[in-house]
Amino acid sequence: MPVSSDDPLDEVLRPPPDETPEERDLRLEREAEAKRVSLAIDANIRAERQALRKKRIVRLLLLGQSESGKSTTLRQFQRLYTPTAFREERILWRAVIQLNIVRSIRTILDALSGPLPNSPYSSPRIRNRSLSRSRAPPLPSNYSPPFPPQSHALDNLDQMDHTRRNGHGADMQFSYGTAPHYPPRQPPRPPQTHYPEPDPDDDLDDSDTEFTVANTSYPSSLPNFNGSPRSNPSGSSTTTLAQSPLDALKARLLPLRHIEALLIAKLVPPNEEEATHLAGPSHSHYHNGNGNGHPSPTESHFSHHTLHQSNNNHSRSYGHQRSQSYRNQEIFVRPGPGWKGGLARARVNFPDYSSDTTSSSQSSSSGQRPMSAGNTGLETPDEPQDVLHSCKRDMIQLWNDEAIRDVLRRRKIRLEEASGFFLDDLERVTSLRYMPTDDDVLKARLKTVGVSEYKFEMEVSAGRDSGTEWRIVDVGGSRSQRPTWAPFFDDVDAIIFLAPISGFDQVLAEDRTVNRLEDSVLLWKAVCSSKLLANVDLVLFLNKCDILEKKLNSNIRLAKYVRSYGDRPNDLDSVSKYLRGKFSAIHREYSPNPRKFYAFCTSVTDTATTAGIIASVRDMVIRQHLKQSKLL
Ligand SMILES: Nc1nc2c(ncn2[C@@H]2O[C@H](COP(=O)(O)OP(=O)(O)OP(=O)(O)O)[C@@H](O)[C@H]2O)c(=O)[nH]1
Ligand SMILES: [Mg+2]
Repeated sequence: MPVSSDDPLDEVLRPPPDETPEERDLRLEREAEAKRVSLAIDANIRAERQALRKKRIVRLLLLGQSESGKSTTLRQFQRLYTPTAFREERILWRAVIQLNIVRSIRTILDALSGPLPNSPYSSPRIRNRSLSRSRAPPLPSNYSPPFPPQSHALDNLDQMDHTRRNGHGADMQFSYGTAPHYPPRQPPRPPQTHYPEPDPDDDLDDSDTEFTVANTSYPSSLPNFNGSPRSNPSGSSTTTLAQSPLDALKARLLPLRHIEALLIAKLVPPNEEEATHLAGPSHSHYHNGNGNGHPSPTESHFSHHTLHQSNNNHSRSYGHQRSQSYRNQEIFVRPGPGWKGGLARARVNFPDYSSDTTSSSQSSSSGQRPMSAGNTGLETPDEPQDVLHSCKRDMIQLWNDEAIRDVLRRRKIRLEEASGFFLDDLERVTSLRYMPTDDDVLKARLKTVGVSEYKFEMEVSAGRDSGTEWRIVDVGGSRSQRPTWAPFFDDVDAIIFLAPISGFDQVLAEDRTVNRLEDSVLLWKAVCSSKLLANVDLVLFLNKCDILEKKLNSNIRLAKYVRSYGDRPNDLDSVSKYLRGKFSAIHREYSPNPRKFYAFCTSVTDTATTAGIIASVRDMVIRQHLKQSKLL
């Protein structure tokens, strides 16, 4: 008698009433098999759940001002713990390095087109004559007006009352108005990273005029350029200028403008156009449509996907148009694999440059011939590299010319210390078969905008670390980016805070009234006192110690910028100890709860020293993570 049930499934599953004994045996056999499969699936699910429970997820957050070295530190982690992926991606960095080179050359050329601050030729009379068709002289890349006694480093971090404490605890006193390396006080200017403001007259056609102006502005500063005197028999400042070696060189370097446009089109997809019009400090970097100008955590987290889907098929004329808007901006991408994805999809086989005799020993640090090149597929196989290769001699000549170096010195432009500096490696990096080395990738500069989380498992077995998933959050460090940090403070095991202490004599690119070191100090105070981060361990990298050492050795004195340093010795050891003490004191004074704190003096571009430091950080983070998990 059938058992009645409310479950309609019973009806379906009930054996047929006229089932024969054979059919019954078959059915029972099938049911037994189904049960066996089901049990196996259950066992698998249980095993997977257990494995997931065992898997550690460690979250590390990289914080610090722009150009402090956050993305470089992330690249060091990738180089050390996912070396295969890191190596495979090296070729993709070539476009970034090409752009870094082109922009360094442009910085030099721009520096030549205007009167020097202390030049006898910059008197009003001569300036009027020689600059009649020129723009205002560009500011050097490290132009720093005197610092006002306030800072804006604390914007929007955890809504804390930072100013209440400002000036206490660390008791570092910064000097204002006495910066000996910079031009006299000027009103704050719009953000300007490395290049002068765009000039509406600026196009390829007037470039010769610019150089004519440069020549007349520096009749004595470039006397031996290219081995030829720059004066002319008639004494006229303009008649023979079109023939001058500098003009000729500039003309030969014009193709660099074209490849700058190509590279921008390659690196920054069209859908970033709106987001990268950074004309003013209040202009949003985002186009998120939520009306507040900032990305929601989800949007910023996944922002790289937009880039990933970018279409690199830009026409050249479009590239040129776009380059005008980027001309005076630092080029950036959102973090994540997006821009790399765009380049990687367009990889082509490397052409056989058998005629290139310069590159065989330099093509790669691993000595291997590169397999592919980042390429949009529109130009001939890597047109930018072809152009750089053909301009190599001229770029080397420009960079090595003593008179031009003198102009850069007088303008206080220290390209060697700037981000993305490759001019000392032109012979190697302009080779047709150039493959970026690990060091090159670490030295390349590409500004980060947005926040992204990089997940990886250590490829290199690191003992007890195997099975750990690392999640490293890299953020954009410029002031407009800082409001996007807070949503990523949750669930963090440790923070690496980077303070580039070499910046004691520099100002922020985004606000030239703020000293870089002071900004780092105030940001550090904000991070230390954040209630959201009260239980997160802090690792401090006092970074760019290599640049700091060079500065101190060239007699740039910390005490001129940090009055409280007094008459202590102006050497790396004393300066780094002093600053480390100050940062530690801030940590002690401002942390809401006691916690672990580690400080390192670092040069994160240096692979040898950084490897050990990162291994210590890894061990420390894992230890803490284990301790926390046991407590929970
Ligand atoms: N010489 C030297 N250069 C460094 C050091 N650390 C970083 N750099 C360089 O400084 C530049 C800026 O570093 P990034 O890692 O891009 O800086 P960031 O903090 O990510 O900057 P944003 O993305 O703007 O927030 C890069 O060209 C790096 O190669 C260092 O210790 N020494
Ligand atoms: Mg970055």
